[in-house]
Amino acid sequence: MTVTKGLEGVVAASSSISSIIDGVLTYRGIHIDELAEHATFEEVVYLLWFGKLPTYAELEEFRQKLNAEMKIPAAIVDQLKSYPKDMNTMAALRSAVSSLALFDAEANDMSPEANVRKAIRLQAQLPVIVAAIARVRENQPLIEPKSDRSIAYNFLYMLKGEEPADIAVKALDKALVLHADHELNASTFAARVTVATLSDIYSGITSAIGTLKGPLHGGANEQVMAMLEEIGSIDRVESYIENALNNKQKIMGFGHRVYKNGDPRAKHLQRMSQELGKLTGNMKWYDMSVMIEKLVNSKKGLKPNVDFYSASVYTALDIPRDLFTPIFAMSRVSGWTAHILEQYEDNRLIRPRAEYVGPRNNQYKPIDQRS
Ligand SMILES: CC(=O)SCCNC(=O)CCNC(=O)[C@H](O)C(C)(C)COP(=O)(O)OP(=O)(O)OC[C@H]1O[C@@H](n2cnc3c(N)ncnc32)[C@H](O)[C@@H]1OP(=O)(O)O
Ligand SMILES: O=C([O-])CC(=O)C(=O)O
Repeated sequence: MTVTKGLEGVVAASSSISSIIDGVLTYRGIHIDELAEHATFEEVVYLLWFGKLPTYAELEEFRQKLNAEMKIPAAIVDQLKSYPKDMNTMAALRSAVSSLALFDAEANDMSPEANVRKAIRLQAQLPVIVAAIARVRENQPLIEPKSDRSIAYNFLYMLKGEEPADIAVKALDKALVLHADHELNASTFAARVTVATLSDIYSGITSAIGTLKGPLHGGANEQVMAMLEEIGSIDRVESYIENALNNKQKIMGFGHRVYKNGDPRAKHLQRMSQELGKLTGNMKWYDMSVMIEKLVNSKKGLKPNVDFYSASVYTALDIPRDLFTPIFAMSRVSGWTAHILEQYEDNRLIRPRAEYVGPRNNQYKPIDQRS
């Protein structure tokens, strides 16, 4: 038996949803740069689920279906209110999404039609839950989403309780497009493993949220901001990074299992971070990030991944740090559900082997003879 630690390079599924070929990312064969520049998040969700970009009429119908499913069960709101005020936001999201299954009469209906309806519900309700988490912990009333607005608009509106600026909606929408899917990343793989037992879609998404939470995956965006805050000012960047690298610490937001020449999503987030910095009159986080990028690249040859500049983008949008990973989840739920639907279409249990390296021929000793 040969063990490939971390399954590096192992091809574990066939998929037609997104590809990373020679460092180029596509969703359904469409270059990420084109989607980042021209597509809305709702168009991308449609593309991921149905394999084509929607016409005007299809998009309108799709938006209506999403908007009709935005209401979350009152019991979920009560549940969120019962959580500690200093709740870990990803733990809260994971628990609330798991509970959604209990209030969905179709939760265990495994027909393809019911699974698409559940995917719509999950996509519509995750942003509502994330905004609700942010408000209940501050004892603020929940804000109803508007039925004629986009997911990006509604999220910012529900979070702040006021009309978001167009530029903020556009920036968040682009960030959602960039985070929507990414081949067989850890959380998507977790979702596929879960549903490959023919468990339900809510179980798959619950596994995925738990997997995204870790700082080696989606949780890195919060850690990037924690690092920027810890460094505090541009004059402290060089010594901090040198010290961290000398101590073999990982710099959050750098490196990638698949991209060795840079993550193609990072440049879009960098541009956005710069634009929003200029607009808000606070270039500090952007300037510090650029300096960190130069240092980490010259000293370690590592490039920023999607999590690095998203930290300063969300901060410029005045979003609290511990909502960064939940925002990643409310975008990636589109990719997770696309992969779950694809897994169900041609399912086989996912069950690899482990090389046993423990003791052999050990004997059972009765408890009174053990030392
Ligand atoms: C959305 C996403 O999930 S994107 C990834 C988000 N995660 C992060 O940003 C966390 C920081 N980055 C990392 O920990 C890694 O680069 C990962 C987890 C993304 C990829 O991990 P792997 O493919 O297993 O690479 P691995 O951790 O083995 O790194 C290879 C080498 O590069 C080094 N390295 C990798 N990333 C970093 C980093 N961010 N900072 C410093 N050194 C790093 C490792 O220490 C290792 O060095 P060594 O060979 O001298 O021991
Ligand atoms: O693909 C990965 O390993 C991690 C990543 O960038 C993502 O999930 O967007």
